[in-house]
Amino acid sequence: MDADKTALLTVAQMREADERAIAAGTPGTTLMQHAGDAVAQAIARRWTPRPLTVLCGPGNNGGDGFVAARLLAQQGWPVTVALLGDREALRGDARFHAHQWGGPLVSLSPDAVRHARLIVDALFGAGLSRPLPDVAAQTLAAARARGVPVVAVDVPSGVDGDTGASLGAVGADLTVTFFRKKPGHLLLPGRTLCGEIEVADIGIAAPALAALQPQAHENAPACWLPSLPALGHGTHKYQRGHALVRGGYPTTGAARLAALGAARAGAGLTSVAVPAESLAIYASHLLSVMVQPLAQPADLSALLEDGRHTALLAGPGLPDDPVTRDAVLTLLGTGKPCVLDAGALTAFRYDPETLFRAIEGPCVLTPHEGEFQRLFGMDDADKLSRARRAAARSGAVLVLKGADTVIAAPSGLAIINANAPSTLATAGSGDVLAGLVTGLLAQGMPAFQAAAAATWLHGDAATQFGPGLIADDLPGLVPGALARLAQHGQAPQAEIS
Ligand SMILES: NC(=O)C1=CN([C@@H]2O[C@H](COP(=O)(O)OP(=O)(O)OC[C@H]3O[C@@H](n4cnc5c(N)ncnc54)[C@H](OP(=O)(O)O)[C@@H]3O)[C@@H](O)[C@H]2O)[C@@H](O)CC1
Ligand SMILES: [K+]
Repeated sequence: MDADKTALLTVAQMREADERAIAAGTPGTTLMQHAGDAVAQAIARRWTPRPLTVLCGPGNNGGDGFVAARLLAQQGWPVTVALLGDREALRGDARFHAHQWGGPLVSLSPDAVRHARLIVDALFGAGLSRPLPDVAAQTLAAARARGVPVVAVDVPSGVDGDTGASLGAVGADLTVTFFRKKPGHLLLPGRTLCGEIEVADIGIAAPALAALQPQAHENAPACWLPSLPALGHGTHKYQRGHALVRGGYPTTGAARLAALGAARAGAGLTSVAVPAESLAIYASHLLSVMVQPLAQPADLSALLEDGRHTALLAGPGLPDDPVTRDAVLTLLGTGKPCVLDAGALTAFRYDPETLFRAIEGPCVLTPHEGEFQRLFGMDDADKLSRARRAAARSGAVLVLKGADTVIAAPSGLAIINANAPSTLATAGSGDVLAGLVTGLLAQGMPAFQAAAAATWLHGDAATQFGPGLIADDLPGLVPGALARLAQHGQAPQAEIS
């Protein structure tokens, strides 16, 4: 997969792609024909002919529905179209294809799905501008309640393609979208509502993508594989970097998990700097990871003067107190790549500007939703916008964690991750993630790519393990995830930028 395939288009960019394709000579009716054909083919590949109701809306989404209805009817499917509004009110390409439909046509109502064994939702796609009309919501609810497969055209009607927010959508089993996914296919609740997602080529030329300059991508190795550190034959451990984790006391497990994550991500050396009284605890459970006792917190500065650390992490297991604040400012003061998580973020909840001012070198912040709110405040914007704004405000790469983790750079470039299984919702899994980012930074990987790669490896490792996962398992699963990267083949020439 090349990085172009990972591009996510906003609804406006998709409209522009459509317009460019039309201007370049492909008529809109042809694009619509291809879209409806893709839906019909996706259905015929999965299900045998059965009574089918296609719910069509008043715009081009409905037009796609009319095409799918016609093509499946030609293949012998018993098809009924249920239309919201009047056929004579349709315009443009949708009007053209609606008039090609010669089969049964009824008004949209819950009755229309009563005998259906499969339902196509072509009510609204990218053009939904306000909550669903009542009759549409009621019919979709009746469709879902039938317990038969529902196939959504472009998006389940009611899902916002840019944000994944739902204006009253019901879930689909399959969503067929066109050219490229939109952020709303990956952000929650949109991702869950879409079910399986198939992306169909409808004849928009791929070079059109470059002109659109997509600013969001779906996380995949193609996004960062070229910058993933590779082991050369003569590699010396110091050439693989030295990760340093500031560990706390009495909570010690989090920093140890993070340190193991950094080591498994490939850091040549990993150290934890810990309060002297906790030395025995750390040392009793770490072998290859070195433990550096700090007689007093201020000794961290002297340790850092050693100069050979190449990436620094603070947060896992640290309290949100002044000592943590000082430690964070000390780490940031080195200008070396830093990762800040958990207590290192919350410690600045009453004074975030001090933190943001101190960020000068490469820096990755890895808040979960609660930590994010404490640092950046309440904001009802969608997750992608919030992560971007926070990255721009702080000057750091943001990893806004969750089942739909968003990685955003201060430039606005963003990656949405979709490979995280729900088993990652377990104590300590975020600590391992912070460690993975640190381990990749330690080897010289740029911050944005390191954050995305770590998030992907974390999700892949957990997926391979399956049920029963605990965070302690994760570091040991990283080598398998790294090995699977080899299956992604030759690295492409250019990653996203
Ligand atoms: N772009 C592409 O490359 C291609 C796009 N294709 C397809 O086109 C779809 C986008 O089509 P679209 O722009 O016509 O929007 P769509 O979702 O059908 O709805 C718009 C209509 O609904 C109306 N309306 C809106 N909200 C409403 C409400 N709550 N209640 C009632 N009415 C409401 C709105 O009216 P208005 O807001 O103007 O009053 C307008 O009449 C896209 O998802 C894909 O399936 C493919 O054919 C191939 C190539
Ligand atoms: K739809």
